[in-house]
Amino acid sequence: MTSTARMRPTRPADLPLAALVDAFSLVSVGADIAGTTVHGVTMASDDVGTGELFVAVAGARVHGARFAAQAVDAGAVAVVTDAAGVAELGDLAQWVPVLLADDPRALAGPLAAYVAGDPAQHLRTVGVTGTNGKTTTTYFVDAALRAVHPTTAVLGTVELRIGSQAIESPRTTVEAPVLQHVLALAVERGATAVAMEVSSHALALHRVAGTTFDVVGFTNLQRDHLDFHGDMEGYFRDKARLFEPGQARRGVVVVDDEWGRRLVREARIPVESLATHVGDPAAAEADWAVVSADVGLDGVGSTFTLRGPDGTEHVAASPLPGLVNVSNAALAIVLAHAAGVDLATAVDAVGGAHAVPGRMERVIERAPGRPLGIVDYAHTPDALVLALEAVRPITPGRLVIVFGSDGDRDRGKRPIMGEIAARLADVLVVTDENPRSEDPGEIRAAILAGVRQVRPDLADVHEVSPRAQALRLGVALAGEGDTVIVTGKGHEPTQEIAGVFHRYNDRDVYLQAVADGLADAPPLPAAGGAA
Ligand SMILES: CC(=O)N[C@H]1[C@@H](OP(=O)(O)OP(=O)(O)OC[C@H]2O[C@@H](n3ccc(=O)[nH]c3=O)[C@H](O)[C@@H]2O)O[C@H](CO)[C@@H](O)[C@@H]1O[C@H](C)C(=O)N[C@@H](C)C(=O)N[C@H](CCC(=O)O)C(=O)O
Ligand SMILES: Nc1ncnc2c1ncn2[C@@H]1O[C@H](COP(=O)(O)OP(=O)(O)OP(=O)(O)O)[C@@H](O)[C@H]1O
Repeated sequence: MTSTARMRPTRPADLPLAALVDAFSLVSVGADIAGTTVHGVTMASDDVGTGELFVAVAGARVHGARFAAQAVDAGAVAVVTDAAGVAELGDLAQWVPVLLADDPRALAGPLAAYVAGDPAQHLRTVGVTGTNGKTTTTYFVDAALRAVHPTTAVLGTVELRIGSQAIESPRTTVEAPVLQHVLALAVERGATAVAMEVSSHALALHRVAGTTFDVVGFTNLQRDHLDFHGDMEGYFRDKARLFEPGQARRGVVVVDDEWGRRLVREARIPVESLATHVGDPAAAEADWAVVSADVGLDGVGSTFTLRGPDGTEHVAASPLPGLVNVSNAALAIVLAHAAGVDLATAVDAVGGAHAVPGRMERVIERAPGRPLGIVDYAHTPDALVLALEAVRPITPGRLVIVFGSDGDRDRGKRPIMGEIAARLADVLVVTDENPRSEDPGEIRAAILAGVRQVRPDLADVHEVSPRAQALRLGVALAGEGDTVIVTGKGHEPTQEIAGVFHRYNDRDVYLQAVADGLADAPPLPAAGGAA
């Protein structure tokens, strides 16, 4: 993974540690703080910049204080930690300033923001949360912000991008100090607006503490991550933290599900509601509503009509296929408008947005003799249904899917994904996703068990490993009018097999297949034994 070190401001702060102690009412329990100045904040001993404050938090695995000496060796000048952390530090406290805090994790963001000069104050900030659609909506919002802001930043699962420069993102929402460094660098590079994904983990773990968003959006809430949040109630409560005073100034909430409707009732900041399912009773009550949609009629995305709070109707478009992207596009338009973009400008910019990496991304355009080739990130049964339903209307011929399922993750979904693919696609190439520590053949066998429920004879079903060969077969099997969709890995730049991250990207494989000539297929393997 590319280091986030490159995302530090080039002109770091220079703040007396004593000023931080005063501002945050910290208690000094280590060496004398006089004369110590702070240039930044970090929570990770392997990501320390010179003169930074190391915030040592109790983690799920280990207490960060265990790595304080390592952080100091790497350039940290002081440590902020809790009582358990102080106990862990031992002799280190004799020669390094140590500041005691009740909840260092909750403090890391505000501390980092303070040291970085509160960069969010200089940016128009939009945050997007929800189970699905965060990445897509964030890119759509960025397209609208770019129409009026010459330089923008977009932060999320795919990348950390400022203007035209990007690095891979280590996670959907980076740790609090990293976020503040990135925002400070964005300001330094002239950015005036940022759109970012805010995961539920980030909200639970205070990664966006210290940032007050101008506008926040909620897409939907579906079953996910219950291992972390406990139950749907806990998951909802963590998502709802984004809609608290101090965390955001105003919000836009999609009210297609009951969780969204509840959020509108319970949010303690001003929110606008948006209904995106045509004909849903929620539309009558909602501030904004999608009142008609022509999905896939233009062979690419959809056109739809968005009714505003004053009753005015606006003809808008989603550049990506499927009803879910009508929802994402509508939310992005309303968010961008709430963030100060003129409505007509937001509508135009979202309709003309470029591809979102790995989200219904069209890598091979349909042409004479050539199929349409799409990469999508769908890796849950629900998302797979939506993805296949979205491409069917833009597929005059056969629908070819290349897919697998992750190792070391929910095993129960494997046969379900197989059954869905067999029901909704015409030709199946079952392959590997990220097998991790599991036997890839066993994962494919579990998927094929689901396929057999629908197609006992395994007609038009192939089992191929490795993944690159599977995708090349999928492309070779498809002709004019057909669509190939490869799902599960989206933008991911690596494939994790037995603890090793191999460079791998679905888009690159498509492009290589085109460069080599589309019909250059590997030999046809029989399902039930990988090639
Ligand atoms: C639940 C969760 O998010 N955990 C993350 C968290 O773990 P933790 O705070 O419990 O940390 P820990 O590993 O016990 O270590 C404690 C402290 O010691 C520090 N440390 C640890 C080791 C060391 O050598 N040096 C060091 O300084 C760590 O930086 C940390 O501050 O901090 C760790 C260090 O940054 C992360 O590796 C770890 O991410 C885990 C692996 C993870 O996968 N998180 C996922 C679930 C996540 O956050 N996903 C959401 C998106 C979900 C979605 O919507 O799909 C995301 O925003 O990406
Ligand atoms: N509004 C939506 N409702 C339901 N499903 C959606 C929606 N938008 C996208 N999806 C599906 O979810 C998948 C992931 O979309 P996207 O990356 O935009 O969401 P995300 O919230 O960022 O998810 P992740 O955190 O897993 O990256 C897409 O491939 C698509 O199939």
